[in-house]
Amino acid sequence: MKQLLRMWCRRLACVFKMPCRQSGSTRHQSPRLPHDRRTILAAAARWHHTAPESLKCAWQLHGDHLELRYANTLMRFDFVWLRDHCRSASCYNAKTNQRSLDTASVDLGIKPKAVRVDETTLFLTWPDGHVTRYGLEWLVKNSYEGQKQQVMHPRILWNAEIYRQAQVPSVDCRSFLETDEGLKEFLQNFLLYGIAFVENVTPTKEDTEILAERVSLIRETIYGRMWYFTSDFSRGDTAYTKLALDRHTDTTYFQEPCGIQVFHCLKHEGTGGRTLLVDGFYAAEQVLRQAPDQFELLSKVPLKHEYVENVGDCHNHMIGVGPVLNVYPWNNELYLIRYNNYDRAVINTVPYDVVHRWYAAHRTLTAELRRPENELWVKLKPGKALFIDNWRVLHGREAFTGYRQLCGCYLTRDDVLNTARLLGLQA
Ligand SMILES: C[N+](C)(C)CCCC[C@H](N)C(=O)O
Ligand SMILES: O=C(O)CCC(=O)C(=O)O
Ligand SMILES: [Fe+2]
Repeated sequence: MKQLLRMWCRRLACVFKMPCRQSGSTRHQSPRLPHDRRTILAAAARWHHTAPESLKCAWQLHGDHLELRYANTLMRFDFVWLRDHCRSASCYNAKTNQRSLDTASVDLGIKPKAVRVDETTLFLTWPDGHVTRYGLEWLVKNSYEGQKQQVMHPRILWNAEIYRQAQVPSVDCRSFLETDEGLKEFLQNFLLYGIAFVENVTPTKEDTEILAERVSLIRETIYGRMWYFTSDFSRGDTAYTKLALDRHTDTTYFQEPCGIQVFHCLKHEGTGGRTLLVDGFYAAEQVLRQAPDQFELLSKVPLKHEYVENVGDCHNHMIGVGPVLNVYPWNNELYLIRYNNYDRAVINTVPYDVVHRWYAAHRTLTAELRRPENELWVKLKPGKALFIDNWRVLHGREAFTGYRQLCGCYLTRDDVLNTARLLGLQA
């Protein structure tokens, strides 16, 4: 055994000295490891630099990972990860952008036999002789540490004043339908603010459908594909009345709430009926600032929302489960708010003491959502279609009188983001 170790040490020492220069001054202690591995790595755990004069890149091999410093980012890569993401022709099909490597065939104890870094590229040689190369820029972009520093979805959080000051223009229907620039401008506004308007739309259901299809696939639901609605109580929901509706997001009772809601008011002869819009992420951000523990609770406690309908021929029972605030765990970035006090179901997913703290947190969020300065009121008119990010922006409406007809649809979020990415936007 001892002899084997000595041999290993010699091999490692030689492998690691060869291509890269060592820096004597930046020696780091190797992490705690089982006895034999520690001995082996005593020789390996040193910083190596691409060139003595340019210290742009340095790397160090540890017992179970590779540490790499490049472009001011300190990254740590698991060896299996490094083998799994190999972009060589036999591991990755560049035509389809799909992995060909069978990850299950990678030894979970795998370690590179040799490591080398030049100005632009990391080279790893595996025990079977296979060579993996990674561009250093690619690693920065794709490492956990690199991701952590970025946001997935750049946004501008707003209250009424911020939104008005921004003077976000509505896009003309023609340019939206006929030019990529028009569509791109619309989508950019939509991604940044979570709402966007199209003007000069012919006020029919068919024309609204054409708009929707320019951006995405329409998500057919229990309400149909394209829907019309008036205050005729044709469905068992308050939306189909003349009553006011407090701010909420829709379809919280779906396991995946609809991504986008399109509204186009085709007719209103009467008073009231203005639409209320509130940036849920702006409000949540205020909660995070004031009471981070409440923000966390809202992002951890799972809740049910439910839609039970028995009106006429419509019989539905939908249940969706998830927290009010949904965040990406690696950077705490919000991506979905599920907020509908009408459709919130019985809370039976948490014990009483957590429930009480949850109510307090919900109250803090509600107070933020209800601040008058956060409310954007608009009157929807025939010809002006509104797209709402239903994962972010809450909507509501004022009570109204007279005949009012709205048409619209839900869109699948993936397909909206797909369109945006194809136009070169970060989505
Ligand atoms: C939009 N449209 C009228 C079709 C449906 C309304 C659904 C209303 C429901 N309470 C929810 O918030 O999901
Ligand atoms: O009538 C409105 O303006 C909106 C009603 C509503 O919340 C909905 O249909 O989702
Ligand atoms: Fe709604």
